[in-house]
Amino acid sequence: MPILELKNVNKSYGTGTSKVDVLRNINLSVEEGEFVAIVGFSGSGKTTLINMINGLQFPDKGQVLLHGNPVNGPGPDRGVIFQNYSLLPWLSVFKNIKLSVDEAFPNLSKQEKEKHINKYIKMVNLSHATHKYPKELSGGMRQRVSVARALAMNPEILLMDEPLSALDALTRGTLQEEIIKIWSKDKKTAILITNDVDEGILMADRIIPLTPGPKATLGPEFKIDFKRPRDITEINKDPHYKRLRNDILEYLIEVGATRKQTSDQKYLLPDLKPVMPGRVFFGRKKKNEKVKYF
Ligand SMILES: Nc1ncnc2c1ncn2[C@@H]1O[C@H](COP(=O)(O)OP(=O)(O)OP(=O)(O)O)[C@@H](O)[C@H]1O
Repeated sequence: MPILELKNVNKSYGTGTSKVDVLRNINLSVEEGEFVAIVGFSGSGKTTLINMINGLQFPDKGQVLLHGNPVNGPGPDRGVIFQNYSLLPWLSVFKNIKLSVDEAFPNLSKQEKEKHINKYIKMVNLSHATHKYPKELSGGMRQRVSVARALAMNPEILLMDEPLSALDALTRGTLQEEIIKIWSKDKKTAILITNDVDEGILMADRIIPLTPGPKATLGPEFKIDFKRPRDITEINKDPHYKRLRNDILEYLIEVGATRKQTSDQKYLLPDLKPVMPGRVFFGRKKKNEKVKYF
């Protein structure tokens, strides 16, 4: 049985004339230990999707099932790494992580908890910053705390909502490697929401595109079968990578262009070209904003 299933999930916001159908007919089945990346355009409903898996929001129609049972709220079986760190500013690194550990392991002794928390702080190379406050940390360090906090709960499923998108390319690369290392060691099930095709190719077993909204839905999956551990430099040289990357980009460009023609809404999609080597950012271009290439 899959660990996670979404069956014909629909989700809208608002009512009457202001109703927006965000997600339509979402079907997804994830096996235990799989790493799935969902790649989509800005505003297409990626966070809404992850919130429904986490149990913070509920579908209007359809079902989200964990081990075959409907999700009816958040739980320590699902650890989330958000885009914006979401650390409590008045608590130290240690205490931010402790809050989640207290919830996940209420029966551990004080010493056991301390050992457990310090293990995860060490895992993300932050031992020197254990007693620092979020304002004393760089963006990359804060996101590391977020990663440690989610992992310290030892969740069955790791949910990542664009966890690295606010980071510079170097920190992003390092954290990608760290997440992968930890994932392959613990063999957790992982779902990564990203707007970066290359990030998906580096990290996931499957990439599933989310079409632009409204009524966004999941497109055909792309299997990523490069052997692990993956080396980005090696992968970059592989002709299979170039083909795969182009296929995914072409699909996204095509659905983006089709949606632009058929939607009443103005979709300012970036001009995407399958350029190599390099990284392409999928987002909605704001006025005067340059599309980011990594
Ligand atoms: N609580 C809400 N009420 C009304 N509309 C909402 C609400 N939350 C999200 N939306 C709208 O639903 C759509 C999808 O939002 P969501 O945040 O899920 O997209 P996203 O793909 O995660 O966006 P981004 O890439 O910008 O993070 C957007 O048009 C957004 O404005």
